[in-house]
Amino acid sequence: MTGRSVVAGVLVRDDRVLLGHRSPSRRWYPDVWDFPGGHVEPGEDGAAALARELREEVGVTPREAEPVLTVDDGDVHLVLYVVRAWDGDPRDLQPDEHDELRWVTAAELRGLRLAHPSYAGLVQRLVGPGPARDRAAAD
Ligand SMILES: Nc1nc2c([nH]c(=O)n2[C@H]2C[C@H](O)[C@@H](COP(=O)(O)OP(=O)(O)OP(=O)(O)O)O2)c(=O)[nH]1
Repeated sequence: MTGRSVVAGVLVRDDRVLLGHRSPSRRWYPDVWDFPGGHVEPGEDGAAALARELREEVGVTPREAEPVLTVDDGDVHLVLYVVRAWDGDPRDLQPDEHDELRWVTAAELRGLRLAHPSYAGLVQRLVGPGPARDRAAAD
């Protein structure tokens, strides 16, 4: 692991995930959609950093979080956690960082500019229509 250590949370509600649009003025990755999160601080483990970032950015405390994807591009070492249960109502507490929060389906996400292309496959896996549902729809 070489890059800056970052964690982010994929909040899942029904068939949607919570995305944030990074403000155009951001130093890194401006003007793309990503998941709430940020840098791991010295002395923190991933779970503690995730809980702090979600509290600071969207006002929720995760009740359970499970690592689902790692992205390492040499600059950033990012671990994404799926969060299916939390306390608090997600809201944008740092509008200078994310100028919009949006609950999106896997289909809606395809039209958005994402921080990483691998997010599309992840969201499809988490909330997209699976083979079983496709079959049921065809019956
Ligand atoms: N929050 C977040 N950051 C991501 C994602 N994907 C990705 O490559 N990053 C990168 C962008 C940044 O280079 C880095 C940390 O993001 P950040 O700017 O939100 O960090 P932060 O909240 O600690 O804020 P800062 O004060 O350090 O700017 O990780 C993602 O899905 N969510």
